Amino acid sequence: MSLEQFMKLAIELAYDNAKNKKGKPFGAVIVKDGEIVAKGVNNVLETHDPTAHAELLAIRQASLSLGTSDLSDCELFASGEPCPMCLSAIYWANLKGVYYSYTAQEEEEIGLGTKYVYEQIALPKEQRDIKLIRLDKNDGEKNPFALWKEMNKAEII
Ligand SMILES: Nc1nc2[nH]cnc2c(=O)[nH]1
Repeated sequence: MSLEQFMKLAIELAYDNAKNKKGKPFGAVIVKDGEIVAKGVNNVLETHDPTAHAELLAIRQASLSLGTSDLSDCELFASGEPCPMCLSAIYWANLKGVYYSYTAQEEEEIGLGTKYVYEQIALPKEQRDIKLIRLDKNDGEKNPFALWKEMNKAEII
């Protein structure tokens, strides 16, 4: 299949998803060596899970079926430009390429934009609408970072 065909499939998934009232109009396909390894659709309405975005669910499915969190040999076809959460997941998964069709501007025009979140992230943390408040560590004998360091001594430089 060509790039255009993979994208056409992602858009069809988005269309059917909205039509069947399963979720918002977003679809995603992950491809490895020219083969589809995962598909995802926005499932927020059905599951009430605010993180159930098409790209995120496709990444989860691909990681599970390939048995690795490293998707550096995979490409993602997303019907719409990824939101900051999915973009982070794309980086965590190390995807080698991302294609999208509907732009952030077009998403914004139908009330599905994520410009606000992108703007919030770019602000210094003190200026964001949702405050990140640091509390003192109360870890007693259970310091998870010290444990991790100890467990991975050989690998940490
Ligand atoms: N790209 C994308 N944008 C969204 N905005 C809200 N939900 C989604 C989604 O599943 N994918």
